Amino acid sequence: MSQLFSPYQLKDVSFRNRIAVSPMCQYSSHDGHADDWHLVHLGARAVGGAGLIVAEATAVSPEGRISPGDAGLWTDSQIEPLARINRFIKAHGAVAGIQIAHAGRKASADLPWQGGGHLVNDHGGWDVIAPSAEAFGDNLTKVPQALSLEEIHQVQGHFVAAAKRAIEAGYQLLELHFAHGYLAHEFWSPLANHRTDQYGGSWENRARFLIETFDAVRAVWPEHLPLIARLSVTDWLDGGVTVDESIELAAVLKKRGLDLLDVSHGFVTPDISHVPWGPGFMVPIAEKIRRAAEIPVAVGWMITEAQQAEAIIAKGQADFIMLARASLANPHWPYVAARELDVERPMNVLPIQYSSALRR
Ligand SMILES: NC(=O)C1=CN(Cc2ccccc2)CCC1
Repeated sequence: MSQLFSPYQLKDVSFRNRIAVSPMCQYSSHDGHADDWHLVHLGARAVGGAGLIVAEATAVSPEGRISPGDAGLWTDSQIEPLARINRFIKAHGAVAGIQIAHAGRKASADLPWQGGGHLVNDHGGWDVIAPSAEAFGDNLTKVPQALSLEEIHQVQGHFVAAAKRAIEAGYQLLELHFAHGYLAHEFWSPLANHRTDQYGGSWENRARFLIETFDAVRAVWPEHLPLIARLSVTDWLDGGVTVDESIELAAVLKKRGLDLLDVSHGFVTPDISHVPWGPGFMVPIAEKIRRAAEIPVAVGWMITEAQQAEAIIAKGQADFIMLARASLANPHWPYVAARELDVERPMNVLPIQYSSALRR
């Protein structure tokens, strides 16, 4: 009996399997508004049989976007285009999730297929903000303005407002983006956070923005719906975030109502030379956090094969698989995996329009 295709429940939300489509930036929104691209992109993956579809990093303010093409939930007009997509996702048996984010010093960047470098202000760019006035580096050279205490609280308010709009849009799961060198990770990592006030230095101070933001969102996000976070649990570099301090943070957030930790890594500096790239390289770390913090985890990164994913769930290394590039390559990855894992009537992973034909 496949564990990958076993159902799962978080709070009042039931998932038909352990396959999640990872939030993946499409850089295709219009002033933060979704359009047909997002309906087809996300809808196709719900049709393909995933249990959870997490919509891309969605900015809590215009200046919190990575690029001008990023999705947004900073204004009410952005709600209905997403609600329409969510009605489709739910109608096809998947859970609709969304990741809300602020890009920090990595904001104001060009589209990746245009090079991804910082945009100067009179060419579509804007001033960027961060915990400390230090640039990311590489092609993101803009020096951010260090946030004042008042501005920190304003940004936290934007996360709360976006969470409320996500409820209106019909999302059943909300993910806070605490990873990949964006604003929250910039507070969390000693490699980016050189503040000398209560938001910098010690573990408690570096975790403060994340815990305060989590608490503020938890207070408005419905108790019966899962609230999760994607965290860069290691920076791979001396002086950076360590797995052990991430286990501590996971335990603290669990006590405060975190329902699952989406385990990720890196990207707070341009140096990725120490990343141990390879199939499922994050799985042992996710397992360690799952057991030490006693919290459900999702894990991604170079997970592409059905048997590989099945083993991760069956061995209790993680509770969800986050598919990213594998899902871009094939929206029907769950159907192909069901066949490879000898799931009974695998075509039933797909909607009746397809399964009735495939059954012949
Ligand atoms: N919004 C995010 O969290 C993003 C994460 N990325 C990580 C990544 C780095 C390298 C290769 C693939 C993905 C790419 C850009 C957008």
